[in-house]
Amino acid sequence: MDFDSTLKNIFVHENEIPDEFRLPALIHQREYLSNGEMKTWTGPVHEVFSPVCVQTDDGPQRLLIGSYPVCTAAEAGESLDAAVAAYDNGRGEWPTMSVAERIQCVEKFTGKMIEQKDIIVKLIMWEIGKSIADSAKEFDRTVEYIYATIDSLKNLDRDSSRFEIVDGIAAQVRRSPLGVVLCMGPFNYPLNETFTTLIPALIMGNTILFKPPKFGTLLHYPLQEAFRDSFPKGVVNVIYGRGNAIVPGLMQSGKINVLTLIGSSKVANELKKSHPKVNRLRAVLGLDAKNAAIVTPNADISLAVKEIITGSLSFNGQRCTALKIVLVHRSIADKLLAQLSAGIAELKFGMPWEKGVALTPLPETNKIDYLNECISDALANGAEVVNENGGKSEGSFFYPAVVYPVNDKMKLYYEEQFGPIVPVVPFDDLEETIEYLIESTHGQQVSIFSNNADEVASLIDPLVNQVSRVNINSQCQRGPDVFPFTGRKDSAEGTLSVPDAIRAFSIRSLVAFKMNDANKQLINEIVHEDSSNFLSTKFIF
Ligand SMILES: O=C[C@H](O)COP(=O)(O)O
Repeated sequence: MDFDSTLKNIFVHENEIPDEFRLPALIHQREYLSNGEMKTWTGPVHEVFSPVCVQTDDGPQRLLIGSYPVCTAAEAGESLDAAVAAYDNGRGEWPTMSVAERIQCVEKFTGKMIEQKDIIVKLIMWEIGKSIADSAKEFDRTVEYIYATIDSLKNLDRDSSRFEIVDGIAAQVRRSPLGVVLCMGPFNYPLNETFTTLIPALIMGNTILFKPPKFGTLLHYPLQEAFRDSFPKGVVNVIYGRGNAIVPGLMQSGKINVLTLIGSSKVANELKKSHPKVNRLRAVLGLDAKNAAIVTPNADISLAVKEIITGSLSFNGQRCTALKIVLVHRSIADKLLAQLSAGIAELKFGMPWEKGVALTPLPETNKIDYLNECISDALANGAEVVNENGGKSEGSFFYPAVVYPVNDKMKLYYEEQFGPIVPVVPFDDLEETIEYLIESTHGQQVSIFSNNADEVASLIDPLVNQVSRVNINSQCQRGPDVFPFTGRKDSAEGTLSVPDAIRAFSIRSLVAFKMNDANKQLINEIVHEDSSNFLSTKFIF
């Protein structure tokens, strides 16, 4: 069968979906968690269609998998008030609870979450088209992240809760919560990236208003009861609806203390500006990125190609850490392009439940139009699609395109395509690559491919001052999750990683006793005899 007919037949008929990967039923979700109660929604709903299309007489059609409430600003406001009341200006049960007790609640929640693994993994696959293997990995990584956060907090707290006497002051450093956190994750890691902010925010004693992403919403439904049953009333509230209809009002209320969003810098800036006391708002943001691969003549080209293919096309390029542009020395461009094209031709494409599948359908309904627009713009400015079949599409599926030579007149030079296009730019002098990074509005990561130590060394220092991670002879990536994950310029605000997220959602505050006679007596009563710790305080394990 030729490629075009393979592409035409990429989608299956509904009765051909293997039973083990089907959802048990359509997920018509009507409840949202607010103030410790599951409230039933009777208003309008949003129908959720999978990026997986099924063959019909009218061609491939996205499969309906469920629906969720389109709550309004009123319900969102009530849920926000529940989070505000649960925080109670820092006097609430949750923000004053000991860290050890909070950890127990999070462990209880995680146990309940693990019981729901099967349905959550399937929903990740059906809602965003991520392969079943990667959906399971996302789930497992999230659970590991939660346990790593707990461990990290125990260590951090043991250190920071020590009772120290300096210059006649006996002091204990605490990590105190910040207030109400509005938490919004992205569609590409709807579980993992949401929880890498929500869990640290929660465990540090903040209260949460959580709005799931536009795609990857239903998978949070099975977790609502776990939230309700694991945390005091109002500590976690989950609201569903259209972000642009409900979120601006939440920000304008001035009741949000921390905005955490993994998404676009445009949306983040607008939301921040709409907060009446923006100087009091903390923002923890993971935003746009345009990570570049720099391939020099001293690179191992086969290794570079392998890394560039997974780096730019894993989950169809829909990762904030994806390589989104390749800068290659002109002398090796042809070789790189040939190997890239050959490597892409080896990638298996198909349905997300298929074993070994690398390329799957795209969830965003307007994405293929945008990708085509990027390609047309590049062609109009003198580039070509150099790989066979690059840019062909069917229904919600888009076959990766390698575009060359890309230049600064093209969208693909600047814009984060967030999809399966690999723009390749030739350069003559390494200095041009540094210039690219300096001029970019993005500053997340870069990958250098070279085996020449002097060359690599000469790039590291200027580049690490432009981006927040320089990868040598490997693709860009977030993990391991203990490493700091952030970005410069428009790419991020605040740092996420297991230990950094704990810091991001708390403030270091001090309890200080001047060592006068009155306090010496007081301290004797507070401090445990056989320890240097304030055992009577709630921060001790
Ligand atoms: O989309 C951004 C993710 O945090 C990327 O994580 P990853 O590099 O592990 O795929």
